[in-house]
Amino acid sequence: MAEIIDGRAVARELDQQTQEIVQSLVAEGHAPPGLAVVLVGNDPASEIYVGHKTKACERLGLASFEHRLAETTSEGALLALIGELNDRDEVDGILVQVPLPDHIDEARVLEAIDPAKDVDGFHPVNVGRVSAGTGGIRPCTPAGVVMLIKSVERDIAGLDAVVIGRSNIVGKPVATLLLAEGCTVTVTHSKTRDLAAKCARADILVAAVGKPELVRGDWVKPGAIVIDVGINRTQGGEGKGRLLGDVAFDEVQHARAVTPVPGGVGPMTIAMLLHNTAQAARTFASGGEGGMTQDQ
Ligand SMILES: NC(=O)C1=CN([C@@H]2O[C@H](COP(=O)(O)OP(=O)(O)OC[C@H]3O[C@@H](n4cnc5c(N)ncnc54)[C@H](OP(=O)(O)O)[C@@H]3O)[C@@H](O)[C@H]2O)C=CC1
Ligand SMILES: Nc1nc(=O)c2c([nH]1)NC[C@@H]1CN(c3ccc(C(=O)N[C@@H](CCC(=O)O)C(=O)O)cc3)C=[N+]21
Repeated sequence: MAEIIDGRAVARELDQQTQEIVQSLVAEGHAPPGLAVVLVGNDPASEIYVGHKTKACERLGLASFEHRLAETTSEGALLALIGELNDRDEVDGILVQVPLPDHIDEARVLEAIDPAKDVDGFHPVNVGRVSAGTGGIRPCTPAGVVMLIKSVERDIAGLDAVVIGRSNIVGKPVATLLLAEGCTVTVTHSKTRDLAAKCARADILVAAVGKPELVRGDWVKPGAIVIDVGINRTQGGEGKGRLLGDVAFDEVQHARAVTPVPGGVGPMTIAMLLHNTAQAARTFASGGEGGMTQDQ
């Protein structure tokens, strides 16, 4: 039987480190770290993430600021809000929920965020620094994926990793971080030929696609570590819906370890977001330009 990687438990360990940073800042007389979340429109999935983030901030002693804007908000108004948040000292981290409505240029919005407050790690300055290995704020989901893998196997240098998905928010940065760990990385996507065969060679398989149970049992090498990033809401019997990952969980019991959905990568994303925010606050408090270094 595959080990089920408990994302909630690993997230709690990270929360403890975050709480220590928060407590030491407050003990030194600083304001608690502040996270501003901007949500444009009312995408129900995004509402859930925002709810989780707000609760986690309360639990760990961070201040949270929510900005819910109408679907029809103009790009100019959103850029003006970001400008204000960049200038506000009590805001250490800014997260603009994506996807944004079609009339707003996402790249322009993400580039408007002060890189020192970009706790999502989506700003080109952070993408570039993380890629170059010169610091930078690491994106939450990819950093969470790597932490989960390392909770099973501390040293992953030399292992063959296959990533399914090449988005800017998950697939590509997961590949970057695994390369930095010394893995030999293959990035696959919708144009990839013989996907199943490529996956079957992986020691580490990360699925970030958004297709329920795309990855079948025979795509997974016995003894592999499987990380399922996918969050797919299906219509359940009572209309409530059920969450399915990108991996057919029941078919991969010959893996060494696998993450469940829910309870795998999702909780890590939230824990990393708060950790990045606390780190950014610590860097601001010590007179730096913001969370440009990572200690893990
Ligand atoms: N747990 C968490 O914290 C998070 C979970 N998610 C979830 O992860 C999933 C991926 O998110 P995201 O990266 O934003 O999604 P995107 O839709 O931006 O990217 C999906 C990627 O999958 C590829 N793809 C699509 N169909 C196939 C296929 N049949 N075979 C191989 N590759 C395919 C696409 O290829 P191409 O580029 O060629 O189109 C693309 O690169 C979603 O389910 C999302 O909800 C996302 C963020 C955080
Ligand atoms: N700027 C930006 N940054 C993001 O990081 C970002 C985003 N936009 N847009 C949407 C995606 C998706 N995402 C998730 C975060 C947590 C869970 C999560 O906590 N999931 C729980 C379950 C949630 C539930 O029960 O509904 C779990 O998997 O256990 C899921 C998905 C962050 N994203």
